[in-house]
Amino acid sequence: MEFETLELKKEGHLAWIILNRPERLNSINGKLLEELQRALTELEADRKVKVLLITGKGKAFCAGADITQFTELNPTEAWKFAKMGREVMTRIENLMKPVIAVINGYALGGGLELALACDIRIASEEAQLGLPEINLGIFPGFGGTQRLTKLVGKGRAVEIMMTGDRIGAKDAEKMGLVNRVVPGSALQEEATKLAEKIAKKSAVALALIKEVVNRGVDAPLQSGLAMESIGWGVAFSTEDKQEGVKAFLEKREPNFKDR
Ligand SMILES: CC(C)(COP(=O)(O)OP(=O)(O)OC[C@H]1O[C@@H](n2cnc3c(N)ncnc32)[C@H](O)[C@@H]1OP(=O)(O)O)[C@@H](O)C(=O)NCCC(=O)NCCSC(=O)CCO
Repeated sequence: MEFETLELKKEGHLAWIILNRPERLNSINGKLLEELQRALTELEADRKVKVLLITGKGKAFCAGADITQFTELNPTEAWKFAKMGREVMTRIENLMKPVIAVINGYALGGGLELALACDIRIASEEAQLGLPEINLGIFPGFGGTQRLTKLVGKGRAVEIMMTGDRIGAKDAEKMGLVNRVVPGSALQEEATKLAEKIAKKSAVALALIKEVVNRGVDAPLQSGLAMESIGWGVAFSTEDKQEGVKAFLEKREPNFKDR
């Protein structure tokens, strides 16, 4: 499948989406959103792909929405663009496979919102994160107001949104905004190692973790706990559960078949 604004690479059980507009710091225009949708449709259907990694080409992960488009958008078109952005981020969040944001540089505005829609964030020491939309007289429109608040708490989130300040990777790690920080030269290798470790697990159990955690975050505790019990029952219906338990009892590594 041909793409203009991103690259889609598959390596064994891993797939990489590499945002590919380095001259514009991988900023997000309508074409990129449309191509992300197409790439996600392909990856969803590919049973061999167990973990998706998203990164950017050049010095940025993604510098947010393409600001050069903003002069042309009337309010209705702006609403439509934000809706398209929201739908892509939500689709990544709901993808039935783990998604890792590999933050190689700037992750600003819609770029940070993209990273927030991923399950795990790993950043290079040089990465800078933030929601600078306030400096444009607007505010985050691809889910940042909600997802950042849930991840780091209201006090920290509103400060980030209201100042528009950029946060270094180490500070982002301290507040739980990224899972871990590694030297830039080791980023790809570390992200691959993490993805390969996860790819060895049962795809069904991984999808169940995503579903129960994501639905539970929005639900009252007792409802989340009930979803967990039901999902646990579903996990017991799989061949992978038979294999996992058998492998433990036979003191060997499990060989999951993702069913
Ligand atoms: C990311 C910054 C801090 C990088 O600064 P610097 O390293 O100095 O690089 P620049 O010369 O500024 O950038 C190179 C080139 O890319 C263009 N560009 C950068 N960001 C964008 C963008 N978001 N949209 C369009 N184009 C962008 C920049 O204009 C340069 O192009 P030239 O033709 O060479 O001039 C810095 O670039 C920065 O602050 N960017 C804006 C970040 C931002 O405000 N993001 C929020 C966007 S709104 C949004 O995301 C809505 C969704 O919630």
